Amino acid sequence: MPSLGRLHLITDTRPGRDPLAVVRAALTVAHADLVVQVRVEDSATDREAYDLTRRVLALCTPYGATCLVNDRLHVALAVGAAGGHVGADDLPVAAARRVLGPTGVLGATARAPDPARQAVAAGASYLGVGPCHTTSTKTGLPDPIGPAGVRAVVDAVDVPVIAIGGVTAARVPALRAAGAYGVAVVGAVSAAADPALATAELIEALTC
Ligand SMILES: Cc1ncc(COP(=O)(O)OP(=O)(O)O)c(N)n1
Ligand SMILES: Cc1nc(C(=O)O)sc1CCOP(=O)(O)O
Ligand SMILES: [Mg+2]
Repeated sequence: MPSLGRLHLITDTRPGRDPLAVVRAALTVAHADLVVQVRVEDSATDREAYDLTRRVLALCTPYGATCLVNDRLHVALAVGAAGGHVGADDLPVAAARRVLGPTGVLGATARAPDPARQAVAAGASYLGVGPCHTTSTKTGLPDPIGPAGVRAVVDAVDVPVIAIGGVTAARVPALRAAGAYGVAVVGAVSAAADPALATAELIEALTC
């Protein structure tokens, strides 16, 4: 299996956004370093999720970038995406692993060391860890854990840790110093005036 990309771009499908334009722009800069996680609103239909994922996968494939699907693993399988990401309201990690099979990329959300260890034991290939900083993209999250919270999880597991929540290029160095393998972003790229430039700044921060 190819190594996991370090920049995870999570689609923003809220009204007025153009997720495919943002993915296109990010791919021109990040190429195979990019993982695109297709995340749709809970109110979206499976057909909408399927159609968007097909389009995202078609964009990713020529670049060798990875396409994952948030929550809806049946959509990932139906489209032929590399895998998916699950959290506390989704299939349990062990069940998700059974759905994806032994080779699928499976991300799991973990906010502390013990759940992180359990997720890895159940079959997670990487962990999404946060929220690292405050974010307005998702409501109902616990307080930010900061780089120290990321470090606690990194020290507990042996899979890549992807830091999420309020991540900007300026915040990447501290997260990397805490042991994060990569970062996941919505707003830092999708809300940027120039998504390609924002992607370049994140990649530079992740690879320098
Ligand atoms: C890389 C990454 N980390 C965490 C999450 C959050 O997943 P989850 O807790 O299931 O919340 P939703 O995204 O489903 O609202 C993620 N998607 N990606
Ligand atoms: C979808 C999501 N999950 C999070 C978690 O901590 O589990 S934070 C988050 C939103 C991340 O968006 P932004 O990069 O705009 O802050
Ligand atoms: Mg989820």
